[in-house]
Amino acid sequence: MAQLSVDGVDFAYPNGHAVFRDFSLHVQAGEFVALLGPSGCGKSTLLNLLSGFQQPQRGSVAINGVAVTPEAPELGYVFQSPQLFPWLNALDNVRFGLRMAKRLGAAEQRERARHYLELVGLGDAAHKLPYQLSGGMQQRVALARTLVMEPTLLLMDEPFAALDAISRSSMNEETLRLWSALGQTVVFITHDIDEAVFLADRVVVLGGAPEGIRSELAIDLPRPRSQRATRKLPRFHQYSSALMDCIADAAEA
Ligand SMILES: Nc1ncnc2c1ncn2[C@@H]1O[C@H](COP(=O)(O)OP(=O)(O)OP(=O)(O)O)[C@@H](O)[C@H]1O
Repeated sequence: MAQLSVDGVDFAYPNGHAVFRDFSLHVQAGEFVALLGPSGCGKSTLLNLLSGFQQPQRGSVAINGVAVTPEAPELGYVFQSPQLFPWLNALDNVRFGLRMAKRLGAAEQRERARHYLELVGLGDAAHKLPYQLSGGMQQRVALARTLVMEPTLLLMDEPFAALDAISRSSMNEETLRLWSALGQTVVFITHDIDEAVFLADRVVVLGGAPEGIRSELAIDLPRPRSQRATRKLPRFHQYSSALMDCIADAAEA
């Protein structure tokens, strides 16, 4: 299990543009946190800090008390674009990271890759090439490729933003199903307020840089959640509209 601590971080780009000043964020082990905020508030910069790709000028970022580096075995990334290798079938795409890390023997790598492909519902597509898969299926392969490395902290940067509404909605349910089965800590960036409310235990709203956290909202909706049942709850709409107001204020400020 991974606990994430960001303490007193200052970060500015080399041109002097300050994105964070004295920024702190703590994510409990197993917690699902969604990050929302107006364009340019620093969501991607924060993800780069959380993954150790960028270093703060002051303060610290740590997983379970250890300073983060991009190679930290706890970390797994899922991006908007699946970025699969077009010449590898689904199974070999999922297996790729295990091969590169020289983890396990070939037969065990295949077995584990198959297990995660099945977990994302693509057991029957193991031998298909990426071009034979829909956008949603490609994103499932990308998810399996990340999960196969068994990360305990998942950083997800608008992973379903490019999908159509129906695929996106089913990927959201899929994400929660996998999260409750595997128990990772998740930081999920999105522009979609309803998606944030549906998924998260807590939604963190960032204000315009370098304001940092403008507001936080604990999402007290029952789990397991389903699109059909959860979105009908009056509290779901109360959370969404509170967040909508908060983001509109942040964008105006
Ligand atoms: N390499 C860079 N040098 C200088 N400024 C940068 C650099 N990268 C990003 N910025 C600026 O830092 C701020 C935060 O950028 P970031 O991409 O983290 O925002 P974001 O919230 O992810 O935006 P969006 O929602 O549009 O993707 C923005 O004002 C951006 O213009």
